[in-house]
Amino acid sequence: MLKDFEYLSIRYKDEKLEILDQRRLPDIEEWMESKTPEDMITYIKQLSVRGAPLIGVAASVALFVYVRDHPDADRKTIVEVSDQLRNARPTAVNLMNNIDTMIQLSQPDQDKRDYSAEKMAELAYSIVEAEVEMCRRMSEFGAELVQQGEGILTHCNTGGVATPGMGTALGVIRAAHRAGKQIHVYVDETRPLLQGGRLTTYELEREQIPYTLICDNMAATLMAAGKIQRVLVGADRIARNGDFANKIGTYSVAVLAKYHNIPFHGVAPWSTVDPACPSGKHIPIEQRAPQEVQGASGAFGSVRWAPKDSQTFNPAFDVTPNSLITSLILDTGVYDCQSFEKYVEQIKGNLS
Ligand SMILES: CSC[C@H]1O[C@H](OP(=O)(O)O)[C@H](O)[C@@H]1O
Repeated sequence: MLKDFEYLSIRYKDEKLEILDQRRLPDIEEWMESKTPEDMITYIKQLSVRGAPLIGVAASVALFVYVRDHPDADRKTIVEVSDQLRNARPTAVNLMNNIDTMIQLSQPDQDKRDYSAEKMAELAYSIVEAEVEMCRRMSEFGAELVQQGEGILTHCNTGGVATPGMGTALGVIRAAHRAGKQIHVYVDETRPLLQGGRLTTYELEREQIPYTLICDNMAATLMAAGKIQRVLVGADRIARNGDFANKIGTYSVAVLAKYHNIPFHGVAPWSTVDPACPSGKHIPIEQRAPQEVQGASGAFGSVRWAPKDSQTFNPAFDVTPNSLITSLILDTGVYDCQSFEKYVEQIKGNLS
């Protein structure tokens, strides 16, 4: 039914769906099977599976696995299961877009009760392949903008760990490196969950791409010293006016880049664009658990520096307004943010 596939952080082989537990990286590479929708929902909520494109792909394949294993499930039950997967995290719109595709395009004929597992397998595989191809295209578009010898700052993790492909912002960095542009990457750690310090360094080490790891509060001084010539970040949801939500801390990097006249780009597949969302003000921002801010685990072991009942603020994302964005680099091209709205209609038309 579903063809086998294997990428850096997700694989489907011998009818088993497995994910690489991103909480354990870079020290431990541990694969975990997802047997049920509940398994996948747990993995997404705890960020074993993370990264907007990967979340959408993983949930889509998990929905196929459910339909495959429940041939007698009726339409109502399958839609309920798809809703549970769809609601696993609220900000990354790839999740909703992909689940909606699976449900809408596998609608059985009116006289049939159930969804075809074969059709679901076909759709899930096409979603995976599309994300891989979108990563390749946006990476190439972005790499053309990168100049020889640039210092590039990136935030969070947007690579092969966060997508079933070469990545979004980190895909651009990969493509520029492979094209021989001798770039140097500045990786900020990305508090509180350290996706940059743990995952982006893990990926750059694997490909021997030169980088410097920095704390989040060091970006400004590097910009002032002229070390950063470009900023490349991912996105979790792009509104039709070009504002986008991305990992918390992105907005502050965008403000710093504007102040220092440094090009700042959001890099994402079309599956991250939400044409129904008018502006960044309308993007739901996930609030996460206090303990993620109250302590950390890693090089210094697991340590808590604030009491369990201490007041915390822990939004997983923030919104960068289009006024701070030099351009959006998508798999369909590079777009000036000030007039992104008019491109949305054009792209929708071309893709339909
Ligand atoms: C290509 S991943 C896009 C996006 O997802 C990440 O969020 P999280 O680690 O919470 O899943 C981050 O915002 C990346 O930029």
